[in-house]
Amino acid sequence: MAALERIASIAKTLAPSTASASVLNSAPLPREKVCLIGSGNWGSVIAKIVAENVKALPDFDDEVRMWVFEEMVNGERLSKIINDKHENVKYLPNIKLPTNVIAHPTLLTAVEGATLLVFVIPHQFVKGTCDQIIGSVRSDARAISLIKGVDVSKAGLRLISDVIKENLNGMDVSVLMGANIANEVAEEKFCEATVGYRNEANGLLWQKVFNKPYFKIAAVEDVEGVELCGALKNVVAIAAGLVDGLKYGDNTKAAIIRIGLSEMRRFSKHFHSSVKDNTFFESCGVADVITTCFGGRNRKVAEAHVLTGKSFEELEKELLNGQKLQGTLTAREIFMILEPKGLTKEFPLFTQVYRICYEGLDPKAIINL
Ligand SMILES: NC(=O)c1ccc[n+]([C@@H]2O[C@H](COP(=O)([O-])OP(=O)(O)OC[C@H]3O[C@@H](n4cnc5c(N)ncnc54)[C@H](O)[C@@H]3O)[C@@H](O)[C@H]2O)c1
Ligand SMILES: O=P(O)(O)OC[C@H](O)CO
Repeated sequence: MAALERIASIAKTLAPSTASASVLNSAPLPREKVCLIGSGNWGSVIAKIVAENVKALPDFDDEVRMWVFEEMVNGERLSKIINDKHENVKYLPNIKLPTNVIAHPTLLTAVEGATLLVFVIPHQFVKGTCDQIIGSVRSDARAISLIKGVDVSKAGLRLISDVIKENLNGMDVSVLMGANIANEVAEEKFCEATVGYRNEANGLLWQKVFNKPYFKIAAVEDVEGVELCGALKNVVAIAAGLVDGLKYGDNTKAAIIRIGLSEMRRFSKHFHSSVKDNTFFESCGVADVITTCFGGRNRKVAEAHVLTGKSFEELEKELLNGQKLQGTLTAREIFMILEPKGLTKEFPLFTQVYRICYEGLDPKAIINL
C-alpha cells in the first residue's frame, strides 16, 4: 500500500462516525457501510462510483459489498471473476472496478453489517430479494432504490421503494433516477441524476455517496414523482423504438416524447397527488425520457421488434446478453391498473404500447393516439 493510502486508511479508522446507529451511547458508532444489491449493467457502474466516493469519505468503511446473482461465465463463477479481475465481464465489460468493490454471491453475507443498502436489480426481482434478507438487515439501515419499475398486485399500484420499505420493517427508502445510460456514465461522460427523498438528512447523505463531477446529483423532496418518472419513461421508450423501426422520422419521435411525458405527469399526479410539477424538469423527468428514447435498451428492442417481427421476449434474450427490459412489463402493469378503472382513454400512448406488446396489435397503431 502506498504511504499516502496508508495514512488515509489510519485517519479513517480514527475518524468519528455520523451513522445513526441504535447502539448504546458508550459504544463507538460504526462507520457507514454500503452494500449494493445488484450487479447488472447499472449496478456495476454504481459500484464503481460509490466505491471511489467512499474512499474519500472519512465516516465510511472502504469496503463496498456488491451482491451478485451468481451465474457461470465461460465456466467460471461471475462473482469470482469480478473479484479476480475487478471487472464485470458480462454486464459491464472493459470497465475496471475499484479494488474495494467486493462481489458476494450470498445475499445474506453481502448485507451483513451494512448501514446503507443500494437496491439496483430489475424490478421483477425485488419482492423475492427482500424476502431473503428480511430479518438480516440492521434495524438502523437506510436504503435507496435505483430500480425503474412499479409493483402491481391485488393491492393496486405500489412504488418499488414502498415495497422495499414494507418488506424491511419500514426503513427509510430514498430513490435515485435520471438520464443515465449506464455505459456512458461508466465512461465518465457528464450527466445528471435526481435523488428523491422523504428524510432530508438521508437525501443529502445519498447525494454525497453518488455525486461526482461527471455525475451531478440534485436532491428533491418528492420520492413519488422521481420514482414514477423512472418507471414510466421505460414505456415511452418502447413507443419511441416502435416509431424508429417504422422510420417515421424526428417529428413523430418528438411527438411521442411530448405525449409520453404528458401521460407520465398525468399518471403520477392521478395516483399520487403530492407529485410536484418541477420534478418533471429534473434529470429524472424530461432528460431521462430524451436519453432513453434515443439510446436505451427498451428503444433498441422495440425497434428490432418492428424490423424483425420477433417477440420482445425473444429479442431481449437475443440482443441484451442477460440484461433485462423493464418497459414491456411496466406497460402491462400500468394497463392492469388503468383498465379496471376505465382510464385507458386518458392514457392512449401507454395503452397502445401495452396492446402492441401483449395483444399483437400492429406497431403502426402507436400513432393512433
Ligand atoms: N442499465 C442502465 O443503463 C440503467 C440506468 C439506470 C437505471 N437502470 C435500472 O437499474 C435496474 C437494474 O438494471 P441493470 O442495468 O443494473 O441490470 P441488467 O438489466 O443489466 O442485468 C440484469 C441483472 O439481473 C440479475 N438477475 C437475473 N435474474 C435474477 C433474479 N432472479 N434475482 C435477482 N437478480 C437477477 C442478473 O444477474 C443481472 O445482474 C433496472 O430497474 C433498470 O431500469 C438501468
Ligand atoms: O436502457 P434502458 O431503456 O433500460 O434505459 C436505461 C436508463 O434507464 C436510461 O436512463
